[in-house]
Amino acid sequence: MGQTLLRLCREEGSGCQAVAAVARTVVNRVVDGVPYFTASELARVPAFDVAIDFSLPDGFDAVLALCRARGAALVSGTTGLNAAQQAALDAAASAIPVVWASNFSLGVAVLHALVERAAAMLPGWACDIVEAHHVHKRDAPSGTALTLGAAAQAGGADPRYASIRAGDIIGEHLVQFTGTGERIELVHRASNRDIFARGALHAAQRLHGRPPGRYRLGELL
Ligand SMILES: NC(=O)C1=CN([C@@H]2O[C@H](COP(=O)(O)OP(=O)(O)OC[C@H]3O[C@@H](n4cnc5c(N)ncnc54)[C@H](OP(=O)(O)O)[C@@H]3O)[C@@H](O)[C@H]2O)C=CC1
Ligand SMILES: O=C(O)C1=N[C@H](C(=O)O)C[C@H](O)C1
Repeated sequence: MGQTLLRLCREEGSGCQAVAAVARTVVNRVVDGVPYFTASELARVPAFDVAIDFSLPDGFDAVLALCRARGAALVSGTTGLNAAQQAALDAAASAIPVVWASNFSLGVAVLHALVERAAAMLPGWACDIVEAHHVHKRDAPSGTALTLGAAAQAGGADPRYASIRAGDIIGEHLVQFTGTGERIELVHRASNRDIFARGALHAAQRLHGRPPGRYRLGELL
């Protein structure tokens, strides 16, 4: 995701300028004019308006602390965060603008609304969420499956989860409602990671300059 974000930032008319990149391991200090830093070097990161975080739960805390220290906004798409990390996001929102979303695609934002509505209209039906991702994905169920599950719960359903890790699948989420003699399937398939990065860049532009607070992606799209 980091490489995708940097490529999209370089596109003419992106409206964003990457001033630094952060990774666990830094081989080349500067790539395409962007300086790279490790988590232990964050104090040297130049001034920035918004940090966009797609890392792993063990990389998240340092980025959040950096944003608080600099008074900068944070857009995070890192999944698998624990309850303490979500609480830290809430606490940071008193000082800086933040948005966290399990999925930055427009289609999944719409799917959340459809799932809640379907769940509310289908009391007593079984709800199953099946997600499929590439073999490198560490967390399961995916962050998106869990937030779709929360939407189903908000509609009164009691979702069950199944995860598939295979090949280079970008990300697929099926929400299935099963009654007696009939079944509804709501499905989103991502075929390109650019959708997530474009959504995050868009959210960053909309978040910049806002007062401190925890924003929902729907408020920024
Ligand atoms: N919300 C959304 O729309 C989406 C969310 N995601 C989520 O984004 C996250 C990243 O996904 P993906 O890009 O596929 O994962 P990758 O493993 O390919 O990339 C993770 C990046 O984070 C860096 N990183 C990891 N740990 C640390 C650390 N402790 N300190 C500093 N840097 C660190 C890695 O550095 P290095 O390269 O040196 O290891 C790497 O650059 C996952 O949580 C995934 O679920 C993914 C796609 C869409
Ligand atoms: O790790 C991924 O790749 C993805 N992670 C997010 C998630 O956990 O839901 C979003 C997307 O499905 C891709």
